[in-house]
Amino acid sequence: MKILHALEEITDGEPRVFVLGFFDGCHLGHQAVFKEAAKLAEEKSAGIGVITFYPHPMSVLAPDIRVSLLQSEEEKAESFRKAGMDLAVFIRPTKEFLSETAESFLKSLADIPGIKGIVTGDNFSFGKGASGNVSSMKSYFEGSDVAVVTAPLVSEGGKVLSSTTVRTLIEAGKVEEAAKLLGRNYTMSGDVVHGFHRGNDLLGFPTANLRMPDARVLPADGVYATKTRIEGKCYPSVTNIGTNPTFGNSEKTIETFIIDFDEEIYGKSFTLEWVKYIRGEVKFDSVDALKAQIESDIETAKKIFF
Ligand SMILES: Cc1cc2nc3c(=O)[nH]c(=O)nc-3n(C[C@H](O)[C@H](O)[C@H](O)COP(=O)(O)O)c2cc1C
Ligand SMILES: Nc1ncnc2c1ncn2[C@@H]1O[C@H](COP(=O)(O)OP(=O)(O)OP(=O)(O)O)[C@@H](O)[C@H]1O
Repeated sequence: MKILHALEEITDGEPRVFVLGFFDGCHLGHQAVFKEAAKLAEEKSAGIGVITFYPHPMSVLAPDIRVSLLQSEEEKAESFRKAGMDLAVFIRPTKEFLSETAESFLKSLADIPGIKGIVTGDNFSFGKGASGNVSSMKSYFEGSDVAVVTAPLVSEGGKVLSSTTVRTLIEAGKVEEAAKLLGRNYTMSGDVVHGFHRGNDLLGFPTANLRMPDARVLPADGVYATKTRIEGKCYPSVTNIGTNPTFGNSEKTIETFIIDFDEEIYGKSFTLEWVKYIRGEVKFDSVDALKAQIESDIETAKKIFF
């Protein structure tokens, strides 16, 4: 899949239909848009491309607001690749770009060499003040050979599924419910970094500390059954996210005990899948009490996996 950063960089003239949106998380609603695009692409004998942004436009419009996301740019690109796309345009939003009128954005789309269609969800809006919508887009392209198709909105429990809903569930520790809406477990990737070395030396449970990812949605503090993917293999594991109140750390960490695993992995990169919340983080009176609880957490995780 080719990656570009501005609409003007699309010059190959390949016939393509484009999906439009931010697509944070590539949840089931977004996947419905991808499926609709695959159908239209087949009818038009065209490829599929995506026009999206990175970073989130809100971080440009209101730099003081911290925007936490469900996927890094690389993870999102991987989801697009899996959906069969051959081009992803990650526009780098600027204040000027975001203040463009809806009409001017439509003109930029019409000017893309080879464009055969546009697919969005029914609730897609665009342009300054989000003044453009699906019906203004349909009117603009009427009579041209660019088809505008919308995917019906996917709902869950009577509510339209959105990235915002998934973020809220994860922040509340409800990673299982989030997984149902994402169609996969919530994941995070990064390197194994050094912690305080208490895990192995003091507790007898070595933990792989994940480098704290930048601008990502974090599950609520607590202990979770997780899966750890490292060098092509997947292991059951148990993860603590929080400040280790027993030791009074000042910074939040994400540390994982991988079950039945004994390898040196400092500096290696791994992917964590958040499967199920087990319990909240507790301040224990003694190291022995914490050790006993970690043993019990491992047994709970084993019951979930085996
Ligand atoms: C499964 C699991 C559960 C944990 N639960 C708690 C907890 O409830 N309270 C706490 O203070 N620390 C908890 N910890 C974190 C330990 O305090 C931590 O592993 C230890 O301080 C080692 O940290 P280090 O990797 O920085 O050396 C837990 C760790 C694991 C692996
Ligand atoms: N539930 C859904 N069903 C079908 N299409 C959707 C759904 N949610 C979003 N889309 C479409 O997917 C594209 C990306 O939308 P967007 O990134 O705004 O998603 P969102 O989940 O609504 O995010 P947020 O919660 O941040 O507003 C748009 O074309 C949008 O219309």
